[in-house]
Amino acid sequence: MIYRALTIAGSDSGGGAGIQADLKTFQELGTFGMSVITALTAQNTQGVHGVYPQSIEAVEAQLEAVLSDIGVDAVKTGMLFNAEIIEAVSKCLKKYGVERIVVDPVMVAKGGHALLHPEAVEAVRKHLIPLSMVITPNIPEAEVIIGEEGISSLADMKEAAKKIYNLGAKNVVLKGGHLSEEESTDVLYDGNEFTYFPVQRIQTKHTHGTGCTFASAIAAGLAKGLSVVEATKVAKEFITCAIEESLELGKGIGPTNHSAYRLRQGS
Ligand SMILES: Nc1ncnc2c1ncn2[C@@H]1O[C@H](COP(=O)(O)OP(=O)(O)OP(=O)(O)O)[C@@H](O)[C@H]1O
Ligand SMILES: Cc1ncc(CO)c(N)n1
Repeated sequence: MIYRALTIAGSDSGGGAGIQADLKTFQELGTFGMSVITALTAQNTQGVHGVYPQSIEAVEAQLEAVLSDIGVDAVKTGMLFNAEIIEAVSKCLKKYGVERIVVDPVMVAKGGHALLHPEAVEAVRKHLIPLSMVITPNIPEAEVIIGEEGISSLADMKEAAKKIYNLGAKNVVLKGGHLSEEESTDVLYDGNEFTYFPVQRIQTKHTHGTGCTFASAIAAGLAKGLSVVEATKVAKEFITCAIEESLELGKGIGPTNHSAYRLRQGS
């Protein structure tokens, strides 16, 4: 059985986040990875040094090429950069009836560089969220989406997850990596109940691309036919292993280790 997974995201020349992180994750989790590149970034462990968005024509042509021929079992979206790209991507995913869509609503890189135009947030709400089977905001992204600041506890996270669910996402995984607590709990809300994914915070500065890696691991699970809860559980194990064995590369925030999960499974 071949499981087809597609990432629609930005390229990270440093290899730790974006398209590169997604393809490595897809491969490690036994899926066939494909990509639609929305923007090039000149990026390393020290930050984003340039962003070069692709034309709408280039984005649409890549999508059409993949979807009209190979098809997909699941899609992950990452950096989409502007409202026009968001609209083109949403339109095409709708046209081909793709349902297993994981939306990582990437907005700002860890170094503070904008990866989404602020005026495109409305397009995320209007076009992308209603299409998503799972959306994986971190806390700052959740605050922008709901237009409220101050998410600072598990109770606040649960409230925010409900509000994002009400915007049309079928499942919300609100990531706790940005809370300053000992434990980093992610909260999954499916409209009925909450599932908690607590993990002891790992002391490392090398967390470049954690969000991309986690979301693409969920997409890989969905491509293989796992439920959202099962896919999130595996993705959590995958990202935890990757952070525990993160790589001291470059002078800044190094990438996580995408091979760690598979090597620990002994396969
Ligand atoms: N230090 C840590 N120890 C353990 N788990 C972590 C740590 N940092 C992040 N995580 C986990 O990694 C996953 C990604 O979360 P995070 O909040 O870092 O994403 P993000 O901010 O969107 O990442 P990115 O900056 O790559 O977009 C989540 O499951 C989160 O709980
Ligand atoms: C291309 C790209 N996508 C997403 C992120 C968020 O980590 C990043 N740093 N770079």
